[in-house]
Amino acid sequence: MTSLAELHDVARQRLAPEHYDYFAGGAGDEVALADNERSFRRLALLPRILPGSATRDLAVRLPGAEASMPVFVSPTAFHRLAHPDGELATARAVAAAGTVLIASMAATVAIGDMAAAAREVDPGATLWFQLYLQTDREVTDLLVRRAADAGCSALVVTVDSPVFGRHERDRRHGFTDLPDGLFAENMRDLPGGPRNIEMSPALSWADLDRLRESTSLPVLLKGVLHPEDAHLAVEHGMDGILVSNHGGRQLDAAPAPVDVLPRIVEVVGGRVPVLLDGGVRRGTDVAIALALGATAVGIGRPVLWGLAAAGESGVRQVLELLREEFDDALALCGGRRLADLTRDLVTVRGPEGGKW
Ligand SMILES: Cc1cc2nc3c(=O)[nH]c(=O)nc-3n(C[C@H](O)[C@H](O)[C@H](O)COP(=O)(O)O)c2cc1C
Ligand SMILES: CCCCCCC(=O)C(=O)O
Repeated sequence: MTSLAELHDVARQRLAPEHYDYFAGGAGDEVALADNERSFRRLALLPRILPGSATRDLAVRLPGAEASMPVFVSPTAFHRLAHPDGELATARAVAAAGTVLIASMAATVAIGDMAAAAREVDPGATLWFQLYLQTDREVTDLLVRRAADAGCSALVVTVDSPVFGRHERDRRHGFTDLPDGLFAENMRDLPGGPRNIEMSPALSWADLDRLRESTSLPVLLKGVLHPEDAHLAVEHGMDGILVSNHGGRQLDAAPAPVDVLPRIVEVVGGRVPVLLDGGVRRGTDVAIALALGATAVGIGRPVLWGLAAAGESGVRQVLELLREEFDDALALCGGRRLADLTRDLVTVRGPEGGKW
């Protein structure tokens, strides 16, 4: 495979149509979904020349993690729909790549088993746990304890889902539940049971404050798009912000994360790391996001395509392709280290070559 797009094609052929559409789809007319990739294509990199170094350093420090490159795996649900090994394969592949896996609360493998699989590959493997805060605080506390017991080094609270997005592809297929035998394993034995992950508009900053006080783990907020919310996140003691529109699966009128990134970076002012996901498909996308101030970027669907195409080896290919492409992009921009990717390198495509 020479690109993530090729792995996507293979996955499309392998997956049952209703499962492919669950992974690929977005909300409503899928405007946000399409814009996530298109927005990267609207931007260009203005390269510098003669870097004076034969090698490059891609490593990055993140909350509770040292990653080998500024690309991590964003949380996606139900990996056993893509491959029988599910999240076990993903965890092994991400550990081999030396980067961070954000395990979904809606995983089809329990967090403890994912962590064990990752640590067989690399005893120092880093997992973060993604959490939808539950209105039953006991359930949230139990989930946090399970994540901590599994050795997760940060919590990522998803805040863009007060209600579940309107996924019209799923409605057309009548895809409303997991097939028999598959469960959201992190919810097993919890009140409400494995099929019951709650999304609630009743949650507020006070619930986040309570979580903040209840754990010593770093807490990051996922799904921030408004600069004022980024400001509030820092004020409420968050350890990082993940700029995301949930891969275009929640508010279809939401902007592409890369379009709002510069303003959020400005408001945060370096106090905590700003991460981004949505539409990252090439090493040049990684370089653009970093030049606009992101500390690292996440990928969602490409990992599912790698998993469906070739299990653990497919996910490894996805991560290694992005590593190679990003390393090339950094070299071609005249950079030696991540800090060489500065905002002046990003222009808007077109004859005017406008600066951001
Ligand atoms: C099939 C699928 C399932 C997802 N499940 C979750 C989830 O359980 N929790 C979460 O916070 N985000 C979830 N997301 C959103 C991703 O974490 C991420 O924001 C998005 O996929 C990034 O966009 P990309 O797919 O273009 O890389 C999911 C996305 C997809 C495509
Ligand atoms: C009720 C199950 C919720 C699973 C959440 C998965 C998700 O976030 C998605 O975008 O799909």
